[in-house]
Amino acid sequence: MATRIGLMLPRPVTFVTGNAKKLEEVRAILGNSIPFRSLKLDLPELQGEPEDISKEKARLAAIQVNGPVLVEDTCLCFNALKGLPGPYIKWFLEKIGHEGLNNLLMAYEDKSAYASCIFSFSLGPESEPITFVGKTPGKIVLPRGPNDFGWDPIFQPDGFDQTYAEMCKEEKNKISHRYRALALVKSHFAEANYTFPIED
Ligand SMILES: O=c1[nH]c(=O)c2ncn([C@@H]3O[C@H](COP(=O)(O)OP(=O)(O)OP(=O)(O)O)[C@@H](O)[C@H]3O)c2[nH]1
Ligand SMILES: [Mg+2]
Repeated sequence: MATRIGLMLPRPVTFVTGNAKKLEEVRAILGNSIPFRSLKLDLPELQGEPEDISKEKARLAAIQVNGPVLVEDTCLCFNALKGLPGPYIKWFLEKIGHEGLNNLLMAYEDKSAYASCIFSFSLGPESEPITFVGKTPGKIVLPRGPNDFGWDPIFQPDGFDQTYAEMCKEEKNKISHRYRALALVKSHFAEANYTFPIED
């Protein structure tokens, strides 16, 4: 049986993010399944629909890196607010904190929410990025657990009594929005069978 040779990438994949916590989770979830290096760049916080934001981030990153890149944009969406704050969660969190985010839902009985992670992969500056969306449904609660990553203390995934912050990392990484999106990224890489240059 012939072995299918995949597309040879000119350079290894670079995961571009300014967020050390994201990088930590991506490393833990991917393990050795996709070889990548990381680059800390503060990409612009764009506006629009989540998939378009993520794609545009990948385009900008691919230009800077001049090679294959992976980026992700994370949203926290409140159903009562028709998906907001969504991609703007970073600013909401920074300005009004966990208490303010809870207060946004005060007028509503529906506290349900979902966390979503949209990865985009681009082969380089000339390529159209492809996206992979992972979602985890849950609800917004008063903060519980260590406060070391964003809105983890106020998001309790469905089917669990603990918030993301209260869960151990391994447990969060088995059910998280990031894990689910990365499962699709992994399948794509397995299917495409990319080959990478050996790095020294
Ligand atoms: O509690 C959390 N659990 C998570 O799993 C998670 N993932 C992201 N975030 C936060 O949500 C905003 C997304 O904005 P974001 O996607 O633009 O990220 P960022 O600007 O920090 O990094 P990047 O854009 O350079 O990759 C930022 O405030 C992130 O800190 C999380 N908070
Ligand atoms: Mg960002």
